[in-house]
Amino acid sequence: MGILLYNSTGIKLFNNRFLTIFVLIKLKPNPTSQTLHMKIAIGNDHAGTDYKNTITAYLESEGHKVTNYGTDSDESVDYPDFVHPVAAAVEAGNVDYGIIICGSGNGANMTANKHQKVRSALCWTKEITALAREHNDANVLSIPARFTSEPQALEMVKTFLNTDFEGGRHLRRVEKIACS
Ligand SMILES: O=C(CO)[C@H](O)[C@H](O)COP(=O)(O)O
Repeated sequence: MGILLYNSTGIKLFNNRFLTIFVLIKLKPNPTSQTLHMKIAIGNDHAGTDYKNTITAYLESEGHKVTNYGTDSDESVDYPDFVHPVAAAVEAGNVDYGIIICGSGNGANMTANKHQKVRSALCWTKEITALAREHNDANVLSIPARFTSEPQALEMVKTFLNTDFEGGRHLRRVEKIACS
């Protein structure tokens, strides 16, 4: 079966089955570009405000939807107030992933991991970040703003969002993490 193409004056241009195949391929939705647009919750204390802004600008430029639960100021705040909402959004399934930022990454990480369905990973290199996804199926990335550079933090975010869980033996272990 072929396809007829006409220009604006109605002159027949093509009647070609190869063109049909080409047009159908072009019209087929690209599943990769659809799944790449993720919903991400982000939260930070005063130590992470600049990093949050940089990371959010990057994520939005990539087409992701970012919900900001962090402070937007450098004035001293308490990180649990800004991390629990991120973890709750992940736990409720309202977002695909969470990103949390404080000075060392530890307080934010401890807070997020109080939520049953959250597996938050404190990461400081892209290799550890990749393992957090591949082996631990982490759904929250905790970034230590005072111990990583902004380029390193961005590299970790990219790695986190683009690395898949390997499953297999790691799934069995991840399923044993929950204690209730
Ligand atoms: O890393 C953090 C928690 O794990 C905090 O960002 C850090 O404790 C804040 O410290 P300060 O009040 O001295 O700015």
